Amino acid sequence: MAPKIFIDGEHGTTGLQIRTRMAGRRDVELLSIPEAERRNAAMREDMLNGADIAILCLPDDASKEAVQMVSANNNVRVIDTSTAFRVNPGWAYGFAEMDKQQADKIAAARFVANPGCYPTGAIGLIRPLRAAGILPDGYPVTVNAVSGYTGGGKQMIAQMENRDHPDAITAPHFLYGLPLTHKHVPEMTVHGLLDRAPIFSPSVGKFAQGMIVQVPLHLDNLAEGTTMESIHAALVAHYAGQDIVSVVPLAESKALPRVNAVELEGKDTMKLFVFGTPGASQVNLVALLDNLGKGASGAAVQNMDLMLAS
Ligand SMILES: NC(=O)C1=CN([C@@H]2O[C@H](COP(=O)(O)OP(=O)(O)OC[C@H]3O[C@@H](n4cnc5c(N)ncnc54)[C@H](OP(=O)(O)O)[C@@H]3O)[C@@H](O)[C@H]2O)C=CC1
Ligand SMILES: CC(=O)N[C@@H](CCC(=O)OP(=O)(O)O)C(=O)O
Repeated sequence: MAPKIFIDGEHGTTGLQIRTRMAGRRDVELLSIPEAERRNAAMREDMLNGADIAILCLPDDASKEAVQMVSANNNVRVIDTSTAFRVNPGWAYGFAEMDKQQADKIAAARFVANPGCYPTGAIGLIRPLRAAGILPDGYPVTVNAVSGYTGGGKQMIAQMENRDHPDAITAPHFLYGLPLTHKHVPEMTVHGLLDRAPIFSPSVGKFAQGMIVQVPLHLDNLAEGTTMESIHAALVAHYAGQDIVSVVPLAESKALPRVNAVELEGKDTMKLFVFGTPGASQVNLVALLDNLGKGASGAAVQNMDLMLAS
């Protein structure tokens, strides 16, 4: 019998994209609730408890409620796409490429926390440098990023696309998270293996899907002898043996006049770049992804497949 999958929040932005990715699959059976009943707690509880894997695409509070609904039922495994459990040690962090052992941890887990979109880029750049001893304790990391507006879910999509919306946003690009307390900072700190919280400055552009995450670094504050080339080599070594996260060759990066935030729209992969001038004292590390691809729905389906294969 095919394993049963229930996407709680299937009519939202992340849920719909997971459904699109699962369309036509015969190896799983999708349980579904009519859109009008999406907030019917009794129906959701039944569906959640009838699933082999429940994928939660809900706000944090609703995710916590859903986990309560299945907590006594060991037959149900959970992938949560919200922020609620990402730094909870009882949950496997769903970034399969972040370490060589992580895919196995996800495969064996009952509870998997899907990473946030910005942290996928930031951790993807930072963690290998911490693991390799290149980024020292106490380094003041900054993370600057731009996301497509679908990152803000149904509400922001309406604000960006509907000029008559009472809170319509007309800016083509805006900064937010201005108090520097964005909910992704703890996740970046913990899974980036940082001993000091990064300064995180997110922004949104007038495009639906895509993301650039930048981590600029001063080489003279890194481990002695660190160069642009040694940082690139550390990233290449860290991501060897898989094809989801790729490290762009230095010669290719050098030839680029610009980075296009929507280049990976619709894809579930991530590209990492090391920019700078050989011999100079600064580098800019850049991650490029689709906020709804490797940043959300693509990663959720990848994690589901790892769990189904175990
Ligand atoms: N969009 C993105 O790029 C990313 C999103 N995420 C996370 O994924 C989760 C879903 O986000 P997203 O898809 O963007 O959000 P949306 O607002 O687009 O969708 C959320 C869905 O959940 C439903 N919902 C809300 N509250 C409840 C409830 N109490 N019970 C049942 N259903 C409920 C909503 O219904 P209704 O229409 O009635 O509000 C809606 O269908 C969030 O935790 C978000 O932080 C993670 C990574 C990236
Ligand atoms: C553009 C935008 O608003 N983005 C969201 C993050 C999207 C994401 O990664 O989702 P999680 O909330 O599940 O972490 C934000 O900044 O809150």
